[in-house]
Amino acid sequence: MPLDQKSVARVLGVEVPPLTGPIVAVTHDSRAVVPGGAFVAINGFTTRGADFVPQAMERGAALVIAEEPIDGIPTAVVPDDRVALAALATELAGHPSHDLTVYGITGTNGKTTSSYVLHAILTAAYGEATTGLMTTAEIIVGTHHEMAVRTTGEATEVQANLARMRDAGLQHVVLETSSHGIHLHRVDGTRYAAALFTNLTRDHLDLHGTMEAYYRTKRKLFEWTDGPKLANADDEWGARLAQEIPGTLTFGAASNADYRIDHERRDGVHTVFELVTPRHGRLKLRIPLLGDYNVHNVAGAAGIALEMGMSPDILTRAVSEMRQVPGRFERVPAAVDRGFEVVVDYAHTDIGLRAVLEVAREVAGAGRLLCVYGAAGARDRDKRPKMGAVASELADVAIITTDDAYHEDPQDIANEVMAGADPANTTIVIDRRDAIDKALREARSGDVVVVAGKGHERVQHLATGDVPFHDTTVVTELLTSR
Ligand SMILES: CC(=O)N[C@H]1[C@@H](OP(=O)(O)OP(=O)(O)OC[C@H]2O[C@@H](n3ccc(=O)[nH]c3=O)[C@H](O)[C@@H]2O)O[C@H](CO)[C@@H](O)[C@@H]1O[C@H](C)C(=O)N[C@@H](C)C(=O)N[C@H](CCC(=O)O)C(=O)O
Ligand SMILES: Nc1ncnc2c1ncn2[C@@H]1O[C@H](COP(=O)(O)OP(=O)(O)OP(=O)(O)O)[C@@H](O)[C@H]1O
Repeated sequence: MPLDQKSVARVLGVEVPPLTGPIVAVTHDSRAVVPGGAFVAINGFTTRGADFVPQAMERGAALVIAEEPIDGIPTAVVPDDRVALAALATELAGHPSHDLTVYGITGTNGKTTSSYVLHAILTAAYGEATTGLMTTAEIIVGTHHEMAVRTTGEATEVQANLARMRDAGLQHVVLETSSHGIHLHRVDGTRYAAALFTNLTRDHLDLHGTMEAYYRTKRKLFEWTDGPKLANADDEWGARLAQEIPGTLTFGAASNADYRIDHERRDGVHTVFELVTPRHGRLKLRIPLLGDYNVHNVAGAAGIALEMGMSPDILTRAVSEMRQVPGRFERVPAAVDRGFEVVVDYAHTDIGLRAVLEVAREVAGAGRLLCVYGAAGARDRDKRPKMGAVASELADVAIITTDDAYHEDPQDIANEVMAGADPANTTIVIDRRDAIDKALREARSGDVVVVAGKGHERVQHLATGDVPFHDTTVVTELLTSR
């Protein structure tokens, strides 16, 4: 809904210069300005939005919003540019979250998987047409699926997607909520009906500085949520969250967990476990996912679903029938005929890598475990040698390759990973396709090859530019071209 000067001033809480007409849209990107729209000039990590004001004006910006006055341009001066962006985006979209039931999922690892599990339960309970999902892998609006660009988009994208979902008649939306999303005000203005915390391990310290600050950022989701809140009792930060935020329940294997995981065992390519619940007794769940971490992901999502009133029978059926999560322990069908397994997985931290390799080790049984992996550039560097150590410890053959290097030299990143690895079982092959090819050539019947790091992603970000790359496709091409 377009906003006049008075409304914009009310939303921003500051004085707004006279406008020639109502504000019809808002963006932080000068390239996306529309005539009659507002441009928020954000002081970024790499550039200053103020530098792009001329471009925004050329494209017809009716109002500039910034933290400092801009020479010669009537500007609404705000205390925080990203807060202003979110406030205006939410108002223009008509506060869509108020017409939806939004389920927020946060944590270092397991957000996407837990989001898919909860989405599967919601779909079984309320129908595909009324449920939506926003994750790292995909945005799902009812029956329509599209690739996602980031976990939690800018506030303008979050609000536009929520509005799109509301207008399409959706009622239930799972919103994967990253710490970047919270810290950079991308989810300000979103009302959450329920919240889930999976775990907290070292990551993104380049943004947050300390684990304490990282934790406090995630905690905000729980501070905002009035409805059911569930945290992982087996994670020290999850246990702390449950103590600090009144009304928070817990899930996990811990004896005091409200939703307790019991009698977990692997059954072929399924996992079977019991969820001891506060009001529905013991639920026997059989899930097409492997690994203790996935039992946690399912237990958390199931706990939230039950707290929100969904039926245990529908839940039990939904999790047993759920489809494969893109790029999470995704088995490549082309490998099966060759007698070995190739698993594509999004693990890109030492914790994630350990989790996936432990499961793969179990699946390999007497076979060998081969792992192709790398660390991303422009991100928390401390995890690089840790990833090297984990891969050497758990895999028989480890090949370090390029992940998204961004502006960094892939060889430098690989050397930092190698610093923690054991050279006896580790080699470096910089080209990702060549590295995967090497692993596939070495694989013998009964082996498991894990290609870790990029999961569902379809592009590799390199200093020389973005190149199309999808691990599952590359593995399939290499195997079928033999
Ligand atoms: C660290 C981080 O989050 N950076 C985000 C931040 O970038 P920045 O502050 O450096 O922006 P900038 O490039 O300096 O530009 C400043 C401003 O100028 C504007 N600009 C720029 C160029 C131009 O021609 N015109 C123009 O107006 C930009 O739109 C921006 O508003 O603001 C940008 C604009 O909003 C975001 O695109 C960018 O996300 C980048 C792409 C990113 O990679 N973010 C990742 C780390 C991220 O957010 N990840 C989390 C998930 C992490 C996880 O859980 O694993 C996520 O939620 O996806
Ligand atoms: N609960 C968990 N605990 C530890 N590791 C996990 C857990 N769930 C998944 N993983 C590992 O982390 C990888 C990423 O999983 P998933 O995409 O579900 O997490 P995420 O939090 O969404 O990550 P991202 O925000 O980077 O997308 C998986 O491929 C798996 O290796």
